Amino acid sequence: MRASLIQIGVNEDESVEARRRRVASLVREQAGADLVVLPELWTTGAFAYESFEAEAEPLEGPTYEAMAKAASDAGVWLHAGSIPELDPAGLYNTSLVFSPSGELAAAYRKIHRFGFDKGEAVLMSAGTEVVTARLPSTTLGLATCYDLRFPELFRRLVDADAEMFVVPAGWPERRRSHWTLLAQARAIENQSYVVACGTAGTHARVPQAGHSIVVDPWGEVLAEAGADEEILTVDLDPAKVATTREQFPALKDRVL
Ligand SMILES: O=C(O)CCC(=O)C(=O)O
Repeated sequence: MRASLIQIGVNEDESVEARRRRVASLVREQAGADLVVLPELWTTGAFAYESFEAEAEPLEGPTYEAMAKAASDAGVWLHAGSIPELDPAGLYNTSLVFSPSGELAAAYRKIHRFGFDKGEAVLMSAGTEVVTARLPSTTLGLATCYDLRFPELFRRLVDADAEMFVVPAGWPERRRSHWTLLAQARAIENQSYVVACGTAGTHARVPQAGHSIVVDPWGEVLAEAGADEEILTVDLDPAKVATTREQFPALKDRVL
């Protein structure tokens, strides 16, 4: 299984519409991959709080349309990162997964909102559903950025048969060591792949970590990007989850 992580930068000089077109074309260029992954809130930038409401869109809005088409043009499973989703119930940080025919396979509303008493934590509503997406060769478990700090979500995803966590993010450079360490921890403790795609550059004056990372179920880092825009391509063997869980059956020793 070949995965391509598109680590783009959110440059405020580029309009949302132009970025959408650029990202769609990058997705199309990944034809031949099995899974393509984008970062969190790449239309606005995860820290561009003042843009969330202005750029919010209904679930089936312009980003959905463009990404559904890009997935089917490329013939890939596409985790399209997340959008600021405007719903009558509130504003959500919602990840979208499309099948190679451009059908929506899953939508996940970020459960843990970042910012403590400001930013996303006050502007957005919290999701409540644990979401997986079944692919022919594996089951994806969906989590977004700050969720990476909450191991109980990943256990719930494993209980729902997830074998590969896909984590779009806009993680800041300041806490980059947490990003790589937590990605490895989530992989090791759940004997699962972690495919985590971050953002490059700086937006809203917050330098981004980049360093998108793919970790195997043994905790080995298979590939890691640098800080700049980059497409990180890696070959994964989904069967490695079952062999790791059989050969070192720690998950079977769970008590709680
Ligand atoms: O947990 C962190 O350090 C970063 C989280 C974050 O930036 C986010 O969830 O948008």
